[in-house]
Amino acid sequence: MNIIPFPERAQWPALLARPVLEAKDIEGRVQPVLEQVKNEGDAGIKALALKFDKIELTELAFSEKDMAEAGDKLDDALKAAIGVAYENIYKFHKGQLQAPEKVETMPGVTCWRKSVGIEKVGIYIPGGSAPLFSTVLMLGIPAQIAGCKEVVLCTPSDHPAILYAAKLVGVTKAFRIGGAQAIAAMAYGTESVPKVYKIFGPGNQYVTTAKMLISKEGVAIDMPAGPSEVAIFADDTALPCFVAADLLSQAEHGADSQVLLVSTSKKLLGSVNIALAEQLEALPRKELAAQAMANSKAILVETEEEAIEMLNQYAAEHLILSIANAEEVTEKIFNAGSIFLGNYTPESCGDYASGTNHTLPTNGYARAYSGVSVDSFVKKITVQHINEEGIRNIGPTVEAMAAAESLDAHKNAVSIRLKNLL
Ligand SMILES: NC(=O)c1ccc[n+]([C@@H]2O[C@H](COP(=O)([O-])OP(=O)(O)OC[C@H]3O[C@@H](n4cnc5c(N)ncnc54)[C@H](O)[C@@H]3O)[C@@H](O)[C@H]2O)c1
Ligand SMILES: N[C@H](CO)Cc1c[nH]c[nH+]1
Ligand SMILES: [Zn+2]
Repeated sequence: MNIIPFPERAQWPALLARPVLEAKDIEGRVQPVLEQVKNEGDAGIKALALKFDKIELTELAFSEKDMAEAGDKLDDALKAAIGVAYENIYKFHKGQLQAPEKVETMPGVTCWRKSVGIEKVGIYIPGGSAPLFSTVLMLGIPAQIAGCKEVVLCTPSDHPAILYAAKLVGVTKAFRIGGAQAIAAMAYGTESVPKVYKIFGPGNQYVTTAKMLISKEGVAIDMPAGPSEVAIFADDTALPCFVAADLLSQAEHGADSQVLLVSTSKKLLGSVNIALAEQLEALPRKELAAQAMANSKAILVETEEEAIEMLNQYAAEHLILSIANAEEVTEKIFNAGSIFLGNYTPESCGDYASGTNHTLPTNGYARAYSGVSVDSFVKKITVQHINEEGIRNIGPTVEAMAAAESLDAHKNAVSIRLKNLL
């Protein structure tokens, strides 16, 4: 990694910039894909699968039989691992479902919010360069807990673990469709793919841009969850080989992934570089990881405060704090998708099985967005009930405000009740 010593603050924005394609350029490539699916439906999807995925699809949907038999193609050890991950993710997400709390704002006036699962949701499971069946658990489990009635899955991969996990989380329909065309299919609906109300899931820059574009057309999305990234803040208590392994774990996702290492220790940065060279050589995906590493930076800073300021400015999808006072520093982090503390918390555990969700905002969106949770799959509907005592108490307030806004019909809706109290 290129070590950058003590950069001036003015250099930070350029240093921390992600290696993303120009928005205009990628939108120009994705918009025609969306239009083709909108205009041509299933036939358009098949043509795009041939063009981008080099596959000739006769059927878009996976059959009941495909889903039912997927488990037979997996070994027992993998099924057991998926079972453990399922339990942990379910446990962590179950606690997020809040029971409604009734609040009496004044005597006789009661308000509350009820959570309702979004009826029809679409989940995108990446499968271009690796079949991310773990993402099925990350999206399907909160959908299951939220009580979503229809869960449509699209993925470019036909890996049996994706179908096995889909059955486990109760996916209602699954399709072999990838890329921007999958997002368009779920947004507009086609002869075979049902139209949904909200689309979830990570993906490459085409998938993420498609989600952003369809969100302007009235279909909700979870968030921009594009190419993976990790930032690590490490001091001399960190083990260089652990730090290198964590950096490579996200670099191997793709050439457009980015990893960042920040430290106050020059010695640590040098040792991580040695470990990186050794570990990279042994990776089957070393070409992809090496391309991502070429975009990545190791930054030497003067103080812990400076490191924290830089990390908050970067707003990483994943932030690893491999430092002696990790918990204390966590309190000072206000921009990150998910934080991992200490030497024995590799980010991979969050990717697969510790319980937290791995669908997280990238490209600096962690400044304003949270990762996926049960909340993402529910709407909150407010409910209120006012009794006779309540209308007596609140009525004059509403009458006064409505009169001042010159909205007499609003005022009358209260006055007529006050005059007719039993
Ligand atoms: N942020 C998160 O929460 C998170 C989680 C998991 C994965 N990810 C990211 O998801 C991404 C997965 O990417 P992937 O590519 O492996 O799979 P993908 O499923 O996202 O994309 C593959 C699809 O892209 C389309 N495509 C490929 N080249 C194209 C082109 N030139 N023009 C138009 N469409 C094209 C194809 O149709 C293909 O099916 C990675 O970048 C990974 O880092 C992010
Ligand atoms: N690191 C990815 C989120 O950025 C999630 C993932 C799935 N499988 C492996 N990793
Ligand atoms: Zn990962």
